[in-house]
Amino acid sequence: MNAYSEDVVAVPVGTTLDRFIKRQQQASPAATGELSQLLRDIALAAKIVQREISRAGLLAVTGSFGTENQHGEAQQKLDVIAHIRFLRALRNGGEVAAVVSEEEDQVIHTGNPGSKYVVAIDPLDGSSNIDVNVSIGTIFSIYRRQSQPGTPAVEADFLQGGLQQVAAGYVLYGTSTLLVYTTGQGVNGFTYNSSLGEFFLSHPTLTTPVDGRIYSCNEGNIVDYPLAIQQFITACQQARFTARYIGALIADVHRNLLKGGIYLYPATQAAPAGKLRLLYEGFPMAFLIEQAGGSATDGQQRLLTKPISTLHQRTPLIIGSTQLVDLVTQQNKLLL
Ligand SMILES: O=P(O)(O)OC[C@H]1O[C@](O)(COP(=O)(O)O)[C@@H](O)[C@@H]1O
Ligand SMILES: [Mg+2]
Ligand SMILES: [Mg+2]
Repeated sequence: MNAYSEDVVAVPVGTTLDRFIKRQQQASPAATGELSQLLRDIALAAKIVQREISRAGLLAVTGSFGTENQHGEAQQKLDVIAHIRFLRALRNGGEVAAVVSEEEDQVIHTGNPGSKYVVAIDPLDGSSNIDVNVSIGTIFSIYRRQSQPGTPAVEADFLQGGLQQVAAGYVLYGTSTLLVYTTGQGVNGFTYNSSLGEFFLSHPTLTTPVDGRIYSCNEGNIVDYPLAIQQFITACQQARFTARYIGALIADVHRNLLKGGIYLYPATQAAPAGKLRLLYEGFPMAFLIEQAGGSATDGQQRLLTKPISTLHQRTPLIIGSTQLVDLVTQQNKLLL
């Protein structure tokens, strides 16, 4: 799961993302530069999408695109714009053979069959927040393909399992734009300075508290939640925990990662298999939180070991500080 060598690179705050990537690559004799370039391509797409988002209200790119994705969700214009922008950057960058996106049903071949990486992506996470100017994000997950470079990538390249991710991350378009990622050697965050057009290291070696007093879930669904989850939320309320729910997985997990807490999206009657998608929401966020010292389960098992058989497979998700995630997962298993 570790793309670069074991040596963790100590880099001062304020270092540009480009220099950080270069240092990580130099510290890894096996590195060939392809993953480094791929990470740069993702950062480029994030800058372009950040610009689109920052002027969304002016350019009338808010609202529905008038189409539905394979999940039966109305695609927002910015869902589609972000999808196109990331696809274009990954295609033009030349380091990615194929992409799976929340916004398209099938594997998307990029015309770079010689490349050794494939990328799964949630181009815009928190779509219901777009029109109301609340935080949204992008989630990405990178695999080294199993199929032979030079031949078309296949679905199996995306279904290797969460432990086979070589890198994962998110871009949070919030009060500032933040790129947070891991290559299996801890988690680092970079803040975008749009006037300089650069990401700068602002959150080195992010770690999350083992415990916390924040819970995040859509309490409007609570009657549908498994009994153990209902009991856990009641216990949080009785213990005067703080309830925080932004309605964007990235933003809720990011806040809880920094402050300590737990995000829960269990199975519900409306979504008996869970709402979130394992490949481009569950697995990448689980990889990140574990690299930051936290935990993620589906309510029963460690999420990164959960078998995946389809590209858009859904999953319940419980993620955050280890003591909270372990507690509710143990209770849930007991009551199942
Ligand atoms: O509106 P609900 O049911 O609370 O769901 C909110 C959750 O769904 C999501 O919006 C799903 O992601 P998308 O916006 O990428 O479809 C999560 O970001 C968020 O945590
Ligand atoms: Mg999402
Ligand atoms: Mg999305």
